[in-house]
Amino acid sequence: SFSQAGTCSLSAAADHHKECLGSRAASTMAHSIKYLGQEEAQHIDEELFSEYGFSVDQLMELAGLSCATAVARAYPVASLTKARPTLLVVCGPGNNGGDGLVCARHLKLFGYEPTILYPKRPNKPLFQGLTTQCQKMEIPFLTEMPEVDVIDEAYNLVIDAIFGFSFKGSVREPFGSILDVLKKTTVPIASIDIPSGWDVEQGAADGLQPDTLISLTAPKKAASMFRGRYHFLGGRFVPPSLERKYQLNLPPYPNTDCVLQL
Ligand SMILES: NC(=O)C1=CN([C@@H]2O[C@H](COP(=O)(O)OP(=O)(O)OC[C@H]3O[C@@H](n4cnc5c(N)ncnc54)[C@H](OP(=O)(O)O)[C@@H]3O)[C@@H](O)[C@H]2O)[C@@H](O)CC1
Ligand SMILES: [K+]
Repeated sequence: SFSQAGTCSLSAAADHHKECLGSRAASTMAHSIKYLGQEEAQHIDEELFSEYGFSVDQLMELAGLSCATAVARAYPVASLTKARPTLLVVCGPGNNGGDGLVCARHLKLFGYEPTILYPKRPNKPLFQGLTTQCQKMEIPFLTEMPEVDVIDEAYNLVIDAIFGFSFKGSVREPFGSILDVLKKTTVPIASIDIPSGWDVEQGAADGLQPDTLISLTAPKKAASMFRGRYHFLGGRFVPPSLERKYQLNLPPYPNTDCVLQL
């Protein structure tokens, strides 16, 4: 395990990356996991709440914890190059944004220093509660999106929690300008569920190119266009009968892990 203060050498980072690749190759060979269409993803979402009795809060908490765990695995605190383990979490107006708030809270507990940008907030108790939790964790909230060079200088990483599988059409403000800045940053981007701005099934050739994608529940069709270094599966809460019904063919999660690398 890395000491907080220690910085891992390049060779250790290379070993870390090789180790990640190794486990990815192993799990991909074993399974042909299903990539979901947008409607299919929405039906599974609805069924989890209507048939299986889950609440949004529960699944959001498990999803956000998966994302924080995946980020900590791909970008260990000791491997970060800036003076402080800073990262920026950009949250959108829906549940993907909620995942981002949960993820930020867990990353703070894991020793990172998250900052949140949350420009459009639903007027609902769940999101008000998640915001209060982050404030009480002394996680700062920005009032506007920083410029590209500020992001490059101040943060090790950006977490894209803007849009998930309900994204549709052309991006409406303020998220168009926000995505334009993200496309120009040089720091790695980790996208939750879908790279924001991508068509959920077709992807987006001119879109965001994240370094990491954390697919929740099961990958969506857009994920087959993902070309970054790390693709994780998170959201370890699918009941076997639901997995069978939609033939998700999910690879087994190792031990008690809440994420697995695809
Ligand atoms: N199902 C599961 O198992 C779990 C699902 N979870 C998470 O939920 C996510 C899906 O959440 P979701 O349905 O709230 O939609 P999401 O993708 O966050 O965005 C919708 C918002 O964006 C907006 N918007 C849309 N298009 C836009 C545009 N072109 N330009 C601008 N705005 C646009 C739209 O706003 P409106 O159209 O109402 O103005 C709406 O408010 C999923 O990806 C996963 O991360 C986990 O929490 C737990 C497990
Ligand atoms: K996203």
